[in-house]
Amino acid sequence: MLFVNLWAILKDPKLWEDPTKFKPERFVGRKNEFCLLPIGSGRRGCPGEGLGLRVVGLVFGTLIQCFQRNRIGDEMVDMSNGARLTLSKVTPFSDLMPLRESRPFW
Ligand code: HEM
Repeated sequence: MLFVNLWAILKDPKLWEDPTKFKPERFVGRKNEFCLLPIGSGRRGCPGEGLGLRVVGLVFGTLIQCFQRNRIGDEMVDMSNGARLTLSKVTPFSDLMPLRESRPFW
């Protein structure tokens, strides 16, 4: 089995300008190059690419359009990365949520 260290590739200053800065526009027009690889590549690349990328845009657009977003408190949300095989937050969003008074409907 082959694991590609995408985290290191995406933070490589030889490939990306200011690799740790949040600059979503850096991805505009770049699709499935070997320095990006969001959906894999080659014969085992993601067959759901077309559907997946359309749905991501649709879901984010709908969320932004339909919901008002506020931070829970005055503090910035801790976005630091944990060290696991897959990328995870050190502090999960669920730890930041106030406990619900009643059970959710599900
Ligand atoms: C934005 C959404 C998606 C992302 C980021 C994503 C990402 C990936 C990645 C990284 C791989 C591994 C590719 C590799 O090993 O080179 C993969 C494989 C796969 N994806 Fe997706 N995927 C997405 C959506 C979908 C959807 C919507 C479907 C099906 C409807 C799908 C079905 C699959 C399948 C079946 C594989 C395994 C392909 C194989 O091993 O031959 N994916 N995907």
